[in-house]
Amino acid sequence: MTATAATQGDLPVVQCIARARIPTTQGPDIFLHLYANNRDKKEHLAIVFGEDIRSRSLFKQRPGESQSDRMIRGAYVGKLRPGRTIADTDDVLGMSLHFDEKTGELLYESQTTWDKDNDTLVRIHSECYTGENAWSARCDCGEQFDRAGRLIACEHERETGIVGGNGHGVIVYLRQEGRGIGLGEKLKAYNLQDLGADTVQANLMLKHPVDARDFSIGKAIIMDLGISNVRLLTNNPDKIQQVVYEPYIRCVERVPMVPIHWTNENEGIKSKEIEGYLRTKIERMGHLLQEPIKLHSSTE
Ligand SMILES: Nc1nc2c(ncn2[C@@H]2O[C@H](COP(=O)(O)OP(=O)(O)OP(=O)(O)O)[C@@H](O)[C@H]2O)c(=O)[nH]1
Ligand SMILES: [Zn+2]
Repeated sequence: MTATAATQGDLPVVQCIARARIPTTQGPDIFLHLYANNRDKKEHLAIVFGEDIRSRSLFKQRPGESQSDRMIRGAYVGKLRPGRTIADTDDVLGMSLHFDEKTGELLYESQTTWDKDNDTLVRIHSECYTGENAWSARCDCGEQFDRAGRLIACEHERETGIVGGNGHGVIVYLRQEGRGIGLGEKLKAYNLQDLGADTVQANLMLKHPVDARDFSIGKAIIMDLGISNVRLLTNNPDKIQQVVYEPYIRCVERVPMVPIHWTNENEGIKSKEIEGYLRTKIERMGHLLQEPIKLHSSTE
């Protein structure tokens, strides 16, 4: 696995294996990047808004490869269209990429590549099968995932005035289900919560740490994408701490993710479980969410 510019000291080595354009139901195209790394066997992802945010490990020239190989793995500039034969030049859009002759690394040019010093809206999101695919009202992960996409795509969010990414940004999607304990153990944690434990106690009762996640792969992915000034979408102070990696990654702004139901009574997730979950994250995990936290609804 080739080292990337991101491998500084203790960071894992990440390699973008493939990138593909995904036309979305929400409007913008996104570019889905699949990563391998030298720490775990998981397929971590980056959901990239903006064709010009370029993975250095994907675009780096590889010995003996053809232009067609590059297009097939997604290392192309501009748009793919039938009959195109050269990955590094899109002659319809008049765009070309250039590379360091010795190392084959992509050379930064403002016409074709996102500037690493641009403040970039980023969410480091941990996989939550239940919240993202099973309509769960136990957590706000699914809502946060959707909202992060909307915020990155828009200029600013009307309801809150939050400045969006205006079509540029990244959701780093880490396969760290259950705050790193996996889906099976998280389901057991849910049963313990139905028996009265909170989300912190349940992990501890299952002999897991409160939070078993490690964001270093996320850091390496952010650096591989040539981003250094991050506007981080999170309420989690620990995540901010783990993402900052001076001088390579700076958190220039923490962008809050206030539950939608707190700002709009008729929208978002409303349940006794999520109130307990959010309260525990605030009171026991230090999450930066202000009031209002509603007390447990009267019906216990
Ligand atoms: N063990 C455990 N994990 C949970 C529970 N509810 C949600 N999760 C996991 O918690 C993680 C939530 O991750 P994120 O939403 O990315 O991050 P966060 O730490 O909540 O902080 P934010 O960035 O503010 O959202 C996911 O891995 C979920 O699967 C729970 O009750 N127990
Ligand atoms: Zn969740």
